[in-house]
Amino acid sequence: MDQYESKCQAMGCDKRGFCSEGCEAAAGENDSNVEVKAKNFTKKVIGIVSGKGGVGKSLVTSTLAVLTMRRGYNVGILDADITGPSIPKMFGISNRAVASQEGILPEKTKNDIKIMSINLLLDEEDTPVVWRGPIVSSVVKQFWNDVVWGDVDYLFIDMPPGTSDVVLTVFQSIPLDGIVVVTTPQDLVHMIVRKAYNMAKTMRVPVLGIIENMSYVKCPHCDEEIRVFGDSHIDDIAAGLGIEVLGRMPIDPELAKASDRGEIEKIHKEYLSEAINYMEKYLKI
Ligand SMILES: Nc1ncnc2c1ncn2[C@@H]1O[C@H](COP(=O)(O)OP(=O)(O)OP(=O)(O)O)[C@@H](O)[C@H]1O
Repeated sequence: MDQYESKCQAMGCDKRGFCSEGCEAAAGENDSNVEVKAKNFTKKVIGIVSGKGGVGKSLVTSTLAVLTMRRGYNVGILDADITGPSIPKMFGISNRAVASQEGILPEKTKNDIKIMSINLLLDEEDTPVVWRGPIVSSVVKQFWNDVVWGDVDYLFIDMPPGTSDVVLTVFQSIPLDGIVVVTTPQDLVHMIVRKAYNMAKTMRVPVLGIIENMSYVKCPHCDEEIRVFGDSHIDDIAAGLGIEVLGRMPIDPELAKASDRGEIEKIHKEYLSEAINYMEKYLKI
């Protein structure tokens, strides 16, 4: 039993520190005491952010992770979206994470992508997480500090949506090498991307670029690209901010089905391969 678990247990809690009550003090103490494992081996850390919810940030995170893994890298995903975790489901993982002497062990997907998410620690995956910001933030810190990530070339962080204080704390808690902003082609995109961009700038984290999700739907009969959400302004926005457009993903029912079935690793589409090319070039490991 590690130091953290024993503190929790001493407080009559069996949640290994991932609880909403009682162990907050232990969580705070824990930050400074436990040996930091992750940083020793994790080479590049990339945050996937979105200025607002529901734009497909988790699907983009999973797709980037799968494509990167296929290029032969060791890959991990830290699901920092504590109140809406969807990464384990996309990979069909329902095991509970376990603790070892060294720390919490991440779960592995069929292709060895390492995953840590609050859903791997809850008794039931549909238990809602109704914790306040500071507790959510301390859990994210633990996912970085106390998880035995081992040797990871690229760690993708599925950030909480929006630009709230929780997102700020994640920026502060994890040494990000860069962020990718995910958007959809809608009217408010300019403002939303700018907010995410400004947040990263304030925190001195490089913005690697923008990915536009749900850019279009391909007509199954004639291959025409239909712009369901209107015209894209992503090129102008990126040019205005001096950042790259890293890729565009269409609305693809096969992607939705695969993510619902936990089979995202089976998808062999290369929508975001340009984003990986850029990442490899910009963030050499
Ligand atoms: N390009 C796409 N094609 C088809 N389905 C998609 C696409 N992008 C996202 N979806 C579907 O939309 C739903 C929401 O996606 P996802 O969970 O990735 O959004 P999110 O931005 O992470 O949400 P939140 O902000 O609430 O965390 C999922 O069911 C996902 O499969």
